Amino acid sequence: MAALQAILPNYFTLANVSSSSSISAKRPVTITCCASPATSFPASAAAEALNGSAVERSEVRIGLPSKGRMASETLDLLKDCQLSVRQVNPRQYVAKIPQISNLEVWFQRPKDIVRKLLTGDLDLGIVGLDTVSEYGQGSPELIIVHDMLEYGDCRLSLAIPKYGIFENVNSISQLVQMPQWTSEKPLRVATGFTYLGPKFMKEKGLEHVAFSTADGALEAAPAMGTADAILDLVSSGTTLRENNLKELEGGVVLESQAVLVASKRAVIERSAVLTTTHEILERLEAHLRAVGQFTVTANMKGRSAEEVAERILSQPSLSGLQGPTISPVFCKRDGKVIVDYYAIVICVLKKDLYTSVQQLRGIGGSGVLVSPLTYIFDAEPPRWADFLTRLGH
Ligand SMILES: Nc1ncnc2c1ncn2[C@@H]1O[C@H](COP(=O)(O)OP(=O)(O)OP(=O)(O)O)[C@@H](O)[C@H]1O
Ligand SMILES: O=P(O)(O)OC[C@H]1O[C@H](OP(=O)(O)OP(=O)(O)O)[C@H](O)[C@@H]1O
Repeated sequence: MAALQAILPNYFTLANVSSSSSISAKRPVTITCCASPATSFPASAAAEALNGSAVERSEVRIGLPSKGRMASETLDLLKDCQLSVRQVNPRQYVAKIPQISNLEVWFQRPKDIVRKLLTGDLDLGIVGLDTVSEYGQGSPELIIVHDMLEYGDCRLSLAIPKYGIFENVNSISQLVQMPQWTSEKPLRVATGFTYLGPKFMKEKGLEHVAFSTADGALEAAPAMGTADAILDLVSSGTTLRENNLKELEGGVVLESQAVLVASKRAVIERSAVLTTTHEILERLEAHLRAVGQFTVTANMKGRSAEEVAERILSQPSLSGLQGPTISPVFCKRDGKVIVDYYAIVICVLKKDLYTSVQQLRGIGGSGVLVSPLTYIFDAEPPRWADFLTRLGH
C-alpha cells in the first residue's frame, strides 16, 4: 500500500471511491490519497483490526482529546458531571476518574481516538462528529451514544472564491452545472477530509473532481492558485470571509459537535463497558438537560392547590417538566392555622425565563426566586433505549 501510494500523483479522484458508506471486510472502501498518507486510514485496516487484535482487559478505556480545541471543554464537561479527570501532569497520557473505579482515561489526538475504537484499544471516546464520520468511514462498529454534547460546534462545508468565475455561483447545483469541469480539467478541491469529501461530491453529482490535501491553512489554496474550492470546518465563518471565500447553498457535508461514541463490540462483549457507558450517559444527560433550565419558585394566593394549578397550567411557559409542584403555605391567624398562599415550584427553559416570570406575575405570583439547576435525572436517560436498540438488544 505504502509503495503504491508513493508512485501515485498528488491528487486522487472520485474513481477511487466506493459509494458504500459502510466498512465491510468483503467490500472494503479504499481511498488513495498520496499527498498525506497519514490522514488516510484504509477501511480494510479497521476490518482487520475487528477480526481480533483487541487485547482482553478488565478496565474500561475512554479516549479524550489530548490537546487542541476540544481538550479543555471535554474536561470541563466531565467535571460538571462530577467526573473529574485526575491527571498528574499534562504530559501523562493515561489518567483516572476516581468516581468510576474501573475507568481509564487515555489522552489521544481526536483522529486516533476513532482509530483506536476501531482497533479495540479504546472502548469509549469523546470527539467531534466530523472526526467520527471521517475516520470511522461509516463503520457499523462505532455507535454514537450521545450525539449533542453541546460544544465543538462547527460544520464541514464546501467553499469557493467570491470572485472570478465563481462570482455568480451560490449553490452546489450551480457549481455542478458549470461547464468548466472536465476530466482533463477537474474542479480542484483542497481538503483534509479525504473520505467524506469524495463521498459528498459523488452524491452531489460532481463528476470531475480532484482532491488535494494539506494539514492546515486550506483557505489560502484558491488565492494561491493550487485549488478552486476548499472543503473544511467552519464555525464563525471569519476565516472564510478573511480569505474572500463563500459557502454554497447545499454545500454543508455535516453539522458537527462533540459526541460520545462507543465501540459496539466492546459494549456487546464486555458487561463492564455497557455498565460504564450507562453511567457516563446518565450523568451527561442529567447535566446537559439541567443546564438549559432554571428552577423557579413563587408564592401565589389561592382558594385551593387545584385552583392555583388551573391558573398556572393556563400559561404556556409554566408547565414545568411534568407540571408544577404546589404546596400549601401554613400560617396562623386569630389562633387558627390557615392556608392563604401556595408555594409553587416549576422548571423553565433559560431562554423562556423572562416570559415565564411575566406570566407568573400576571396570574398573581409574588416573591419569585430563580435558581440554577444542576442535574435532572430521568427514570432512564432518553438516549439509553435508543442506544440499546441500535446495539440490537
Ligand atoms: N472552527 C473549527 N475548526 C476546526 N475544528 C473545530 C472548529 N470548531 C470546532 N471544531 C472541532 O474541533 C476539532 C478539531 O480539534 P483539533 O484542532 O484539536 O483537532 P485536529 O485538527 O483533528 O487535531 P490534529 O492536530 O491532531 O490534526 C474538530 O474535529 C471539530 O470537531
Ligand atoms: O469559521 P472559523 O471560526 O473562522 O473557523 C474555521 C477555521 O478553524 C479551523 O482552523 P484552525 O484554527 O484549527 O487552524 P488550522 O488551519 O491549523 O486547522 C478550520 O480549519 C478553519 O480554518
